[in-house]
Amino acid sequence: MTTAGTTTDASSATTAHAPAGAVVAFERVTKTYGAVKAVDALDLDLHPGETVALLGPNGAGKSTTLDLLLGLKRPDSGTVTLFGTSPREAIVAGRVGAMLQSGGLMEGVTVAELVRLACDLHPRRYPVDEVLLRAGLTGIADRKVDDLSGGQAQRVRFALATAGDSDLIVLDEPTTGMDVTTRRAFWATLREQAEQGRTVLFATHYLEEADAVADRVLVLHRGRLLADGTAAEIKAKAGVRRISFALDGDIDEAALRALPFLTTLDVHGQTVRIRSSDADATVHALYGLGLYPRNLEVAGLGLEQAFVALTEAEEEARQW
Ligand SMILES: Nc1ncnc2c1ncn2[C@@H]1O[C@H](COP(=O)(O)OP(=O)(O)OP(=O)(O)O)[C@@H](O)[C@H]1O
Repeated sequence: MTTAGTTTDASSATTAHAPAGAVVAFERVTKTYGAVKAVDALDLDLHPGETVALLGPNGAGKSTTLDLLLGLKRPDSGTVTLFGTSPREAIVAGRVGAMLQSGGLMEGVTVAELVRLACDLHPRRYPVDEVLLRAGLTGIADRKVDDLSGGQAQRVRFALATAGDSDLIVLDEPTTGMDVTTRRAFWATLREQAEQGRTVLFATHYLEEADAVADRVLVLHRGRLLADGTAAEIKAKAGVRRISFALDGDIDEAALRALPFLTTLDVHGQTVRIRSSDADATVHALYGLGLYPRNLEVAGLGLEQAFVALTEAEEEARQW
């Protein structure tokens, strides 16, 4: 890992950001706003080199978690440390680059001027041209920040977050407002950053991005971690599988509805779609009914469906 403040121009250094020890550590962190527990006794470690997606429905506490991580908010109780120090110390040392959802951009300056300012302020700055190029801003470097589209403004925020050689990059819903092409280019760039050993944490509502980019997914719900694992593990944790098949002749829906472990049933013409919490047992019972399903397919849920299943199950459990 680079040591804070040892390099003033990181452009020529191929930095190995691959050390031991937690990059981020939350210990029993709680943050309340009046009666709302935005973050509830959260324990969380992020490790060097991980690309981590933070998912959760609206109001789950994602932005508050990122604000606490960056020292923009103070916990009511518990501790947040970055690289074993306070968030403030880590940021002053240039170890953290952040792209926030709400951050307004300075008005009246050009893209290049704003990026230059961010580079100048970073203890381990990159050359301005390199930062502009990486963020896809070279062609609009002379444009006033006030005149940018939403997607272009997001790219400027990304440039500000990557103006220096930080070990941790934190992004709050980074691709909001970006079109598909820009979004693809953005993730390709971010992947390069991660491949150099940086730790990346991003909050998103785009579950396909989490699925494609993150090697670890955190599902936050009411300020608590509902799931923490790879996208595949999260899908498996939802525990539900999709079964689809076709049946010839009249379909006895009542008999299908009585199949064990069935959670939903959908019959369209001769096609039957079932969700089951134990697909093996459900399919076994299907044959037990003397039926001969054709084109039988059993599949796991997508991340999006797993996310919905997990958060809905949690809501139902709370209502009991
Ligand atoms: N400054 C504040 N004052 C009062 N309540 C707040 C404040 N900031 C956040 N909250 C509440 O805390 C909870 C968590 O909010 P937060 O913005 O962290 O969620 P989020 O997961 O980022 O949501 P979204 O996906 O909508 O951006 C919500 O119930 C929100 O209304």
